[in-house]
Amino acid sequence: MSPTPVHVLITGAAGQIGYALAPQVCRGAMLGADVPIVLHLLDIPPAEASLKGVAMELTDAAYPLLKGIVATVDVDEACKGVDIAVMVGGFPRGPGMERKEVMSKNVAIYKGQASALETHANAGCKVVVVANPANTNALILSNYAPKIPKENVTCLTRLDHNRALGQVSEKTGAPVSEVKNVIIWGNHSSTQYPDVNHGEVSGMPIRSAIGDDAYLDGEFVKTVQQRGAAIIAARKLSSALSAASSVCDHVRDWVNGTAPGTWTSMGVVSPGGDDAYGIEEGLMYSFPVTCANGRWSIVPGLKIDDRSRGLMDATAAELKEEKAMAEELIAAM
Ligand SMILES: NC(=O)c1ccc[n+]([C@@H]2O[C@H](COP(=O)([O-])OP(=O)(O)OC[C@H]3O[C@@H](n4cnc5c(N)ncnc54)[C@H](O)[C@@H]3O)[C@@H](O)[C@H]2O)c1
Ligand SMILES: O=C(O)C[C@H](O)C(=O)O
Repeated sequence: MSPTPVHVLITGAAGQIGYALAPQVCRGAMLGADVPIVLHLLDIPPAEASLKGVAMELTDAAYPLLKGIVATVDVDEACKGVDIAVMVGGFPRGPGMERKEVMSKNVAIYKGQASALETHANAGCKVVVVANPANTNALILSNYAPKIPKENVTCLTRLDHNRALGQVSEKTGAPVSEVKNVIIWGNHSSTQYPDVNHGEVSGMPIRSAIGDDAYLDGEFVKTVQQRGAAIIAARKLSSALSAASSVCDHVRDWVNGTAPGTWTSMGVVSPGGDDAYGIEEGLMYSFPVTCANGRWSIVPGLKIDDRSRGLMDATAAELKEEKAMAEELIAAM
């Protein structure tokens, strides 16, 4: 077991995702079964009692990997010495709402928490923003924490990526472990583009294995795009266990590296130019990435057909709109 505990922050820790995520982190699902953890749990004063309850349960679970808990409503205390920051704190949308409708509440949170992270987190802290609108919240955090390297601020599109894997598995009957290299391009929203053109199932191209382009270009895309809303309609609550599991996948691959010949999808700040498939520099956009030595790299040289180009640009356009909306909200604060 490595001697030095990794300090993992979960904001919104008294909420649904926090409650699903904390045990997975303490069991090693994020960083490995031999990596000790100190959990930093942050919520707001109205949830303080509930947060204390979560901390009590984590103690009661007697996790061997859990070496300490910092449960607090003080954002500065929560961020002190943090190595991995999972930003879940924020307000979920309800049935019939678009994710960007919670923007006004969540944008203010991310502006505020950016400076606490920048001031108190460890150098090299890796950040993944979960709270919606995830891409735009991450961009705001990055903009207001200029000392945190831009490549260290990401947003969660791994849940969408995993949803796409799951749909291909269901459609083909192949185990999900035999499905790989799907792509989520763009915004974690209904404009996201789930792309199977470079993916494989049991070693075969997905398009050949399924042999139904109308399904892959229609129902498959819609199902992945709308899955969040479908879960809210079914649960009357937004996704939690699948989001928590995907957060662990996102961070594990980022820290420990993606498997050879496999990529994942992460929302990252576009470097612009051809290496970013022409996506405007500075947009927080989901790309196919491989990870090694704690760094992500956008998968180069994928052939993009006209249909894909149109869908990639449409989700980029939404991200530009959200960015402008967020800037207006912040200017008015
Ligand atoms: N990106 C994704 O794939 C994905 C998936 C699922 C949910 N989400 C989003 O994650 C967020 C959390 O979802 P949830 O189901 O856990 O919601 P929830 O309402 O159950 O929990 C949110 C928690 O955040 C806390 N909070 C609010 N403001 C805060 C602040 N300033 N600092 C710290 N904590 C704060 C609340 O008190 C609450 O405990 C929502 O925005 C939801 O839309 C994103
Ligand atoms: O859809 C939501 O609002 C929650 C989350 O973004 C999801 O995709 O499940």
